Amino acid sequence: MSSTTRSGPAISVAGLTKTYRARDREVRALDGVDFSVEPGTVLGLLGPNGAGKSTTVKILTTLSSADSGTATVAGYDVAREARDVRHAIGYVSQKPGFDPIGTGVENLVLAGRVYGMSARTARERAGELLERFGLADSGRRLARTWSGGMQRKLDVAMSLMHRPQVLFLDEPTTGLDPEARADMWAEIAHLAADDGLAVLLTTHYLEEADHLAQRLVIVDHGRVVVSGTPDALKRGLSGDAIAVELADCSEVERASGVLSGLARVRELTRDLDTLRARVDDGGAALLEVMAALDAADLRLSAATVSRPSLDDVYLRYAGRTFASAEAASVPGGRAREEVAA
Ligand SMILES: Nc1ncnc2c1ncn2[C@@H]1O[C@H](COP(=O)(O)OP(=O)(O)OP(=O)(O)O)[C@@H](O)[C@H]1O
Repeated sequence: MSSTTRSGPAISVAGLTKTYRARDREVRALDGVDFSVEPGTVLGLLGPNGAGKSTTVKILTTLSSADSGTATVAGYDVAREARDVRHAIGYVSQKPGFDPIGTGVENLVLAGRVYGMSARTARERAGELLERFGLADSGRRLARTWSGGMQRKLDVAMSLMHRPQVLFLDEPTTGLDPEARADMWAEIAHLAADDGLAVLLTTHYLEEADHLAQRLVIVDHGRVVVSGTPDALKRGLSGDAIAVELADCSEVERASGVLSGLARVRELTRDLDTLRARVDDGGAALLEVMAALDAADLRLSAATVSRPSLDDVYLRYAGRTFASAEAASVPGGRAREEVAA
């Protein structure tokens, strides 16, 4: 059922741009995006709301077209060979794709028939996938009676009916409880490692990207701000991260002045009532920081020291924490603030 395999990366993207034009305004959704995904690996496309993730996925799944740049999926050009691309990919969108008043089997068979499978082959494949995802006992029940985690697995199973080589998962675990999320993580890892699929995963969850992706591409404002393996990105940040939260938000400016005078404090940034910095020997540095703030009569409500996390990577390259980027992108969200060291 799957299309012929062409050699090279499963996904290759170079210089993609896209501007949405409404009557009164223009939005530059993609501003020159480049990355590639190898077969058998998961690539995490990470960024806050409005960063350009869905636009990238829409172009790669042939649902939209780029203004400029090139992209191939499974070796096929998304603009010139859209039909071949569609047969080579599975796509699970943010919104549920199954019919709630169909059974699991009916949903799967219909998905297979859409891809031109015979009724018999589709039924066989549906049975295989229900087994594979641990859904066989519920296959004859209406999908609306399934749990959220089971419904999400049904969406993924439907996207796999025609044995695609490349799978696009747009925020696959949003809204799932922790147990269903862990279960879905195991399935996604299995699809890449054991079945050899290339998986492009968009996510808002840093820990999801850290857990699943062999490579990360962090986008913000339509540009790639950094890419690499999660470990390499974290290793690239030397030293520990310290964060101090002030009891009195109006004292942040003064506290920032105190900390920027300390020799071992680097890359000082301010995010609402919290000051963050990179330091060598985090434990000793935190004591020094707390002593300096105490001497200036500045009170803290919390203080932490930690090894670099993906949030620190994000802060370094996007200039703000992931949480504040998310908050800034929703109406009424709290805007970011920064202080240079
Ligand atoms: N059809 C459209 N018309 C106009 N602007 C759009 C359209 N689709 C997206 N945009 C804008 O393009 C930018 C990128 O949007 P996109 O949906 O790609 O981001 P995203 O990273 O997927 O965000 P989310 O996580 O919220 O899905 C945003 O500013 C968005 O408002």
